Amino acid sequence: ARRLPQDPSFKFCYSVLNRVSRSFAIVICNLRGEIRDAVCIFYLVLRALDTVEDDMALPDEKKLPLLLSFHTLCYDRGFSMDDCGTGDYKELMEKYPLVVDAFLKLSKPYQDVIVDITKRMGAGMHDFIEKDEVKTIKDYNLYCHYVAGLVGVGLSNLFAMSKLEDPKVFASPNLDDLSNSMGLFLQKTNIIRDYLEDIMEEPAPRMFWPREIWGKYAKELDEFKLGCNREKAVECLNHMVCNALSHATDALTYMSKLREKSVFAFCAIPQVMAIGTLAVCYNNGEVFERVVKLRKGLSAQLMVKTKSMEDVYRIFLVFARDIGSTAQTLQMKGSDPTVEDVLKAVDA
Ligand SMILES: CC(C)(C)CN1C(=O)[C@@H](CC(=O)N[C@@H](CC(=O)O)C(=O)O)O[C@H](c2cccc3ccccc23)c2cc(Cl)ccc21
Repeated sequence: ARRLPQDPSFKFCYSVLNRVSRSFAIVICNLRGEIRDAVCIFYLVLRALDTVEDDMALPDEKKLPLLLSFHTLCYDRGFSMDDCGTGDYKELMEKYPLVVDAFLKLSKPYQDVIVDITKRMGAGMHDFIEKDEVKTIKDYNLYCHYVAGLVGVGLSNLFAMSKLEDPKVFASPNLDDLSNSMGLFLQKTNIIRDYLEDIMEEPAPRMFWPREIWGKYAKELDEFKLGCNREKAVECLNHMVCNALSHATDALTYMSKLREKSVFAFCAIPQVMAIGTLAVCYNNGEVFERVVKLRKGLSAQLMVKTKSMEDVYRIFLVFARDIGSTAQTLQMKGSDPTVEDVLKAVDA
């Protein structure tokens, strides 16, 4: 069945989308044609999977098989969960049959991409549920690949299928690393920004800061909550920011290949928000006291000012220079941020 403008299933999907991510919903709704519906459903299926992964009340004997089979539920009109997630996410899980109905109205190629990425992501989440911490930077990159890098791979395929972007470029496996970096840049920024929110999580916090990095600055990751460890905490924070910045050049390369305005805005706006967030977090001890966010006015400005690749280069340069100059003064003071990573990002 094709989608009608007043279709109740899509009306529900867009209403949940607008509630769970106000600013990002705007850029999704700006996408042209069928890709708008495909990305809206893709976003909701991923949020539902994320809700299952995050639900600490769900016992492992239920959660593990559900992560592995979640992709098959895109076709299951009877699937719904009345005890999973909170707020808008609880309604998303309860009324999942409406998401399934909308999903089944998408063209088959779009359905196949959404199911494939959901399957691979669910399998990756399953592997990481068993690990109780992220030890190496390799594991850190692998976890972020599963929960965010794969989203980039899926989006590139949707862009190619919609013909809004050149299939020779966006359906090519050569692009996978760049697509992956787009996701890692966003996810690592979220992981850095959300340190306090995550470590205060009840009953058991799930932390993604890799021991290979924080182990150089503390014996236990929760030591950074204590004011007396603030100096070490901030040195670790700066190290984490530089690690995230190492994906900036790939992200810029990916964005420079986009041609369609609405697709470009959809991709570029979260990226400029992320570089801005990294700049606000860099050398900022408040990350260990509250969730540090870009001021509302600045986010709004970034959204309207991100129209072209020149805008993105300029914005990345401003924020990378900001980080670089702070790093320079710290360098004078003998701390050890990996300045060359930052300056490499500036040279992009
Ligand atoms: C984990 C994540 C980074 C993939 C989440 N993710 C994003 O962060 C959203 C942005 C978002 O949700 N922002 C929130 C703010 C916030 O969460 O901090 C908002 O309310 O504005 O963008 C990404 C996203 C957008 C465009 C291109 C991408 C390429 C690779 C990977 C992800 C890409 C996203 C696209 C899709 Cl289809 C699904 C999820 C996401």
